[in-house]
Amino acid sequence: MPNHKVTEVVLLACGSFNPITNMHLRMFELARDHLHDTGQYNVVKGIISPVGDAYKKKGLIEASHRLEMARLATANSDWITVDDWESLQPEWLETAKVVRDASMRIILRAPGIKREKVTSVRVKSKMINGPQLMLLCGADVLESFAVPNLWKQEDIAEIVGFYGLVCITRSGSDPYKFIQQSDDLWTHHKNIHVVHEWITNEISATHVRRALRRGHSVRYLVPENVIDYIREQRLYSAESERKNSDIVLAPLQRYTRASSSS
Ligand SMILES: Nc1ncnc2c1ncn2[C@@H]1O[C@H](COP(=O)(O)OP(=O)(O)OP(=O)(O)O)[C@@H](O)[C@H]1O
Ligand SMILES: O=C(O)c1ccc[n+]([C@@H]2O[C@H](COP(=O)([O-])O)[C@@H](O)[C@H]2O)c1
Repeated sequence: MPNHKVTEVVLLACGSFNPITNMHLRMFELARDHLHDTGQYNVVKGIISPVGDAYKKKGLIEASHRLEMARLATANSDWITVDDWESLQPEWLETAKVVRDASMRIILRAPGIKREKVTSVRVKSKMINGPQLMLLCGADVLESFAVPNLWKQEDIAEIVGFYGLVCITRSGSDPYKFIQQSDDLWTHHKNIHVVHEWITNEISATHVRRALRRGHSVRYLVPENVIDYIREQRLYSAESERKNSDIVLAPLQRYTRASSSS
């Protein structure tokens, strides 16, 4: 009989999901299997949190459509859900804030928790035995931690040090080396779970949008009901791809521009 404690985990994936692809869904399955195989974790839920409209990324279509596609894609899943909180915010939010908010809501739902006593996630999580939230991402997001002025160092420390990260390899990335070479990440390396995807799959939303613009098939790259929705709503054209393309700013300004300028 194993005598160690099994921690319940909720996986949270943040991103554009423009549109959601089969690989976004695979990420969750890969991460869950990996954590279960350690014998230390039981993944109880997966959450997809699409960014809001204030995220000035080229070709980003309205959050309402991206949310609906994510909902359609997860309709048959018994554990992956979609959270609209981030996408409904008028301003772009740092991922650490999204993680904090989601974690707080998980804590508040735990049995026996009195709302008025919850002052901070950190304090509360020490008092309850509820699930632990971990951020789920691809290796490109992990590697973006090193882009100057993009992520706040204290946010990285909070996400990796306090919550935990599950990172799926992507071809061309080497998360093990990246963690090894970063003193900040190495400090928390026990909280970073790298999942090696052996069936390399370079589906990306960018490739899907390009195929759609050219009238090519995206069947088996994107769930069927999402393809139907894209067709019905006439999403992803040359015009939608031009959205935000005039914004040539330093990375961090890209995210803060909507709130800081006219
Ligand atoms: N093929 C993939 N392998 C591993 N992780 C992936 C893959 N595709 C997307 N992800 C991860 O999914 C999350 C959401 O990413 P995002 O919506 O930006 O997708 P994307 O396909 O990389 O988009 P785009 O091509 O528009 O940049 C990120 O953590 C990203 O690293
Ligand atoms: O919190 C930050 O500082 C931060 C900096 C850059 C990107 N992010 C988040 O990372 C996610 C992936 O971004 P992208 O541009 O690869 O689609 C998206 O959810 C962003 O909000 C977050």
